[in-house]
Amino acid sequence: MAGTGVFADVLEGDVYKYYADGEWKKSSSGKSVAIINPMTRKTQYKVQACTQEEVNKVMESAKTAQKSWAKTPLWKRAELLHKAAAILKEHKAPIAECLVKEIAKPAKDAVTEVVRSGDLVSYTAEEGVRILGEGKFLVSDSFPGNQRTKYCLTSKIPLGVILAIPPFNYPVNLAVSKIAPALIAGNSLVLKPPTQGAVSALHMVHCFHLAGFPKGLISCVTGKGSEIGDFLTMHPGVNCISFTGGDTGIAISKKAGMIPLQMELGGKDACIVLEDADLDLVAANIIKGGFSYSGQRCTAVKVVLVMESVADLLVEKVKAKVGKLTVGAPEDDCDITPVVSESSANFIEGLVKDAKEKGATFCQEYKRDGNLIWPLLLDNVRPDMRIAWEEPFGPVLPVIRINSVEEGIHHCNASNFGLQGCVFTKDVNKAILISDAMETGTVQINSAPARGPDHFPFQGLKDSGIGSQGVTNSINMMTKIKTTVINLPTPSYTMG
Ligand SMILES: NC(=O)C1=CN([C@@H]2O[C@H](COP(=O)(O)OP(=O)(O)OC[C@H]3O[C@@H](n4cnc5c(N)ncnc54)[C@H](OP(=O)(O)O)[C@@H]3O)[C@@H](O)[C@H]2O)C=CC1
Ligand SMILES: O=C(O)[C@H](O)COP(=O)(O)O
Repeated sequence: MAGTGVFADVLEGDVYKYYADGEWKKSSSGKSVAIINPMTRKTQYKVQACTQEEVNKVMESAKTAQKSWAKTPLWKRAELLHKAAAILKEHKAPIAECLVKEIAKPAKDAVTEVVRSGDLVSYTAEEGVRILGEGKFLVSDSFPGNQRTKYCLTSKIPLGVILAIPPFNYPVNLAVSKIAPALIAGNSLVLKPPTQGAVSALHMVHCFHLAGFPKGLISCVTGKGSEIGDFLTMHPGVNCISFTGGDTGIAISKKAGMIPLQMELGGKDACIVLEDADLDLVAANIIKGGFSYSGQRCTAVKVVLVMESVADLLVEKVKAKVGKLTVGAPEDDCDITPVVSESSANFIEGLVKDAKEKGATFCQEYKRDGNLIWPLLLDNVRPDMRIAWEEPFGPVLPVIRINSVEEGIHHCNASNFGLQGCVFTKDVNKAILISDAMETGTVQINSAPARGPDHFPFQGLKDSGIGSQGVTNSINMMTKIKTTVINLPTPSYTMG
């Protein structure tokens, strides 16, 4: 159970503690932040509201700890990460319980998130050993006008202190996808978890604590992003920010100093369906892509662009499947569970009302109870409707009928987002041309958008982000290049 057994140190009274200097601490603010259970809409947990002074101390410790961590052999760093991964997987049940209560993630998906996170940590340890163990050797006579008098040795070195800020929808997985690459590369890490999801993240951090990482190397400060966010992201002690979330990321990128930024932001992933597509496959992927975790995935299918000639048939198939989705409590492992907050539900309702006023066809009746919104397919959506462009981050999916592939590509590219997209056709040549024309970081052919497997590169164009994630890319991003040049008094050529 959360906050008990090996996790007992994390909780005191009814408030979870924050993690600094290898210890669980109460904030001197004496204030806490409530985490609301999306299902009951009552306070489920409380976390510390950390102060600016506490952030300053954490940054100091992170800087000191990083210096000796960078001198820890790579294989030893990997060993500790493997240990943390095993502990995380061993304690999947209490962590999954927190995910269910804090963010209403369906029970089975919650367990999957923790297991996937353990696997990500292990994979990162292995990948880090491989790619950080290698460097480059260059000789000067490959550049015009030079003799072989210079040997250049290149290796990857840590950046220093990494600030990690994940969003509510994967508070464990999107935290470890930043923590593990940072640590294997010799950095220290300060985590600011999302408020909804903070207790799951604190339990995850405790698994790293149990693995025995040095004091101060990992810290976790809690509090509302709106209150401590700016102080953290503009802190002079931070050498890199890895952020996943919404428009907040755009604001951070304008305020942050001259440091590397990894930003994974929103998306409006389009699903383009051609006349020759296997419509059963498309319908299954639209359900999985559009409605899993109630549409609260950056990679959710957020607009279907289907050729008019097959639209009736596709809408019928999807509608039949939507009717079979179960709606209710995450504890019962329902397909559709309450969205994360009342304000999120209100926002989704605003999009639905706008579509209604402008004449979209409702394939189901719109139904809401608190934060729970029943799955809704909107047909005949037109570009003047907000739902055609904005991401609901909820179980509402618009269908726009198109008369040409170009029209579909045009709609996709007119979006300010460019995260992922997908195209369904049996003609692989056409699929490649469409993929090349779509201005998105990834295009999936004959499957719904998805970030996983977690070692694949994951990136957004335009307002969807800066840089690329995925295990290898994140390790590389959290390092810089250092070169040492050996200058010889006379040219030297290897004779073999
Ligand atoms: N591309 C991707 O990989 C993903 C993108 N997203 C996008 O994220 C959005 C939903 O997630 P959500 O969690 O609501 O996103 P937010 O951008 O609201 O929050 C993300 C994180 O930022 C923190 N935060 C809030 N304000 C600040 C600030 N001023 N400075 C620093 N940090 C701050 C939040 O903390 P707190 O909770 O305390 O406010 C949270 O930890 C959607 O737009 C979605 O598309 C989501 C997942 C993945
Ligand atoms: O944050 C998100 O929504 C994810 O990055 C999506 O991950 P998934 O596609 O593997 O669910």
